[in-house]
Amino acid sequence: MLSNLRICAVSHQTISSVHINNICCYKVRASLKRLKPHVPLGRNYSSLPGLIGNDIKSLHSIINPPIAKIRNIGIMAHIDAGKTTTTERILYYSGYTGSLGDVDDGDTVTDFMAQERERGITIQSAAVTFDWKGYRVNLIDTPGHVDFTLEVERCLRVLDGAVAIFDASAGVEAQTLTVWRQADKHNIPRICFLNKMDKTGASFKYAVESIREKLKAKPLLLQLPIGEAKTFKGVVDVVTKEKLLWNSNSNDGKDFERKPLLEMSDPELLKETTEARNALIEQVADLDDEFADLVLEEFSENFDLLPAEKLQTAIHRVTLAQTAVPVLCGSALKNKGIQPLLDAVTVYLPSPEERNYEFLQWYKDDLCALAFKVLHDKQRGPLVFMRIYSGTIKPQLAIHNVNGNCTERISRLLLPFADQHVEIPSLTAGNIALTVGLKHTATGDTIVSSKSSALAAARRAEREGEKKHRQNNEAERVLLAGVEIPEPVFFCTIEPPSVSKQPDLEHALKCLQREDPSLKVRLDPDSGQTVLCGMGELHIEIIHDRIKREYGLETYLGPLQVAYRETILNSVRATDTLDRTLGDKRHLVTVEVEARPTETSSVTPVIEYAESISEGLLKVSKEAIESGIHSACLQGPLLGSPVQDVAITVYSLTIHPGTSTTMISACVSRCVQKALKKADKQVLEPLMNLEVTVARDYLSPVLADLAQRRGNIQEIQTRQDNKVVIGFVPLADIMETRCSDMGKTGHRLCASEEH
Ligand SMILES: Nc1nc2c(ncn2[C@@H]2O[C@H](COP(=O)(O)OP(=O)(O)OP(=O)(O)O)[C@@H](O)[C@H]2O)c(=O)[nH]1
Repeated sequence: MLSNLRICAVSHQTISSVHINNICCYKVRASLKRLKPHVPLGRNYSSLPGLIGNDIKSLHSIINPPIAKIRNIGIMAHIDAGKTTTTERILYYSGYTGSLGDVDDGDTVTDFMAQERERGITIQSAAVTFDWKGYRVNLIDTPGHVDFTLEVERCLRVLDGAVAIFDASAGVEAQTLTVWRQADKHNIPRICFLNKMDKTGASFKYAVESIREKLKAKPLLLQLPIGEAKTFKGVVDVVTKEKLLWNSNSNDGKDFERKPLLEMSDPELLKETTEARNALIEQVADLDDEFADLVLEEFSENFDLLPAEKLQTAIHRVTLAQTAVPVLCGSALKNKGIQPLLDAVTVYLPSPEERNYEFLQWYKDDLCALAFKVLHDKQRGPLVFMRIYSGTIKPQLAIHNVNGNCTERISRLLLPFADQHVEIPSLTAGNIALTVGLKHTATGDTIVSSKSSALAAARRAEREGEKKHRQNNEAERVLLAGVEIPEPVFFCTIEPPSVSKQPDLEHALKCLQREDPSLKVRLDPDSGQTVLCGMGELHIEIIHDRIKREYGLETYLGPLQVAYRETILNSVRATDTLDRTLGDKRHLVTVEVEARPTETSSVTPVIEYAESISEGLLKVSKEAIESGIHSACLQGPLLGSPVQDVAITVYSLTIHPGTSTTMISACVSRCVQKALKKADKQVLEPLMNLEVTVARDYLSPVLADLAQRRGNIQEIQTRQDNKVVIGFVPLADIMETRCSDMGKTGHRLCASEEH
């Protein structure tokens, strides 16, 4: 029925009632049976000379290219737009792979996890380093699936530029919007690549329009397609007025011809390109004063005389300022348009020194790096991916972790080449490094050379009036912004095969959590069971599968449940007294609290104290009170779900001398629970943003189905012959759909389905 279903989490929303019994429980293990047999997850290490064979030029150029020649870029898109296929072509043309990998055959370089190869999707982002025409490119292929949004976010944090890939037949899709907003948040200059120009239904015009309308971006058309869908042959370079045609007899697309457009041979195409170039010049002149002056002074009579390099320099500035986005097109699968895309990456996207990172001035030339990804390797222990912002990293270097406030030693330094790693002697600012030996560093940690260097940077930051970094702790001022971790929307219990394996399960979960902060693990206080909380069914399924493959543990998952939350609607006060004698000691506490709803959303309770008690309160008593409040809010009175958007004010507190802090916590917790019980309460449920692409004839049944699922339709768009329904649906009401999606397509949440 549905031709295409796209879902992503947006928020918890208020509902009047919840029928908890109606939750559709999905047995994760059922779909695991479809997996292929175990494929070992091998990771190779090589010292420099043997690894990439003849393609290695010299040790020096591999290790430390000039910073102006470095490009740290990411590839981002909606699921299935062709990120991995494009990355494979990029690696092949840059000479770092000898054959073309194919997602459909499961032999790609960047999707190196067994699950990725089996399922044909990207789960972990992979960092790959290669050279293109004298430039060093560090490229990160990120997942498009909504369950792995955090993986995208933490990679964006360390990029200087990004290539946004679109399916030219679909234009901007649901997850494209999400990743585009994430890139906006991190101020990342972008270029757009309209992929799948060979696909039936591909439309350059439609895709460009959707960038303009849905992303509210100004597209700069640097190329025009020659043909579309079946007739797609190549592209026209609007800047240089050349046509680029790929030889249809060439299997790998390496050979293509670049020829100037001539009046004699291509009068129509030349006319169209001249018009597009003139429009581009006017558009860039509107956005860039320096270029506008140049055009007005020297080329206003005839735009044809404007040299391509001048236009490129201006487009580079506009891209950097993010006032517009260059748009290119091609077909990764048919090997067309990838080399010009690589050229555009080097010409239009910024080098690390062109990005304005304000914290760099505090470090001067001292080491400052951000750990953005942790992987666990059985032999080597944790491998930490780091973006170096300033200074140099070397093996055997002792580094200071600002977040963990600890000092550790890097034992080896590697240059990441997907599942291969090149051992190197040093790496300088602007690069992405892979370090071995760091046992305590986790995703999002700031790394500096020493504690004194962090303090010196903090002092500089303070002197330079960085008010927003003035916090209680000196070291906190120099933390690079970490990654926001979204709240999980699903949970289920996990059990080891036997009680004796519980420590092994705990170890596995600890390692996986260090790699993936969006995975949360907690202990159910009533049953004592371990509970996994994740971003979606696929997320939990992959974790379960990884525990089995990588840690050799066959675990059992309980039914998957939606993570509801609770809140209160009015203010209430409660008092409680705890009076207990243990041995010869009397513990006596009396407390009065008020619970009220907060105006702004807050996952943890906001804690306040009445003036009368805040002054004389000891630090230990304060900690005990806060621990009591937090534990009370973990289990709400309605469903036992965590309570959010609530503020607790402590109005009075009397503590008998000799009362233990545990008793204080217990009394406060009981009192807060009493207040929450007295208040008017409401359950909050996760809402999913939904986009359904459906053939016109099936629109009515789809709308009826969505209405039955308490869906809220916001918009119905027309996309060529299809209708696109955009809206919200409670997660609980689409679990069945998500499961059946997975059943029909093998593994894809957002997969296309036939009617
Ligand atoms: N027709 C056509 N199909 C393509 C093209 N590029 C990729 N595909 C196909 O689209 C599907 C998805 O390609 P991927 O490269 O895995 O897409 P992705 O964006 O990396 O997907 P995720 O990693 O799962 O988000 C595969 O079946 C590819 O063969 C293209 O240029 N044209």
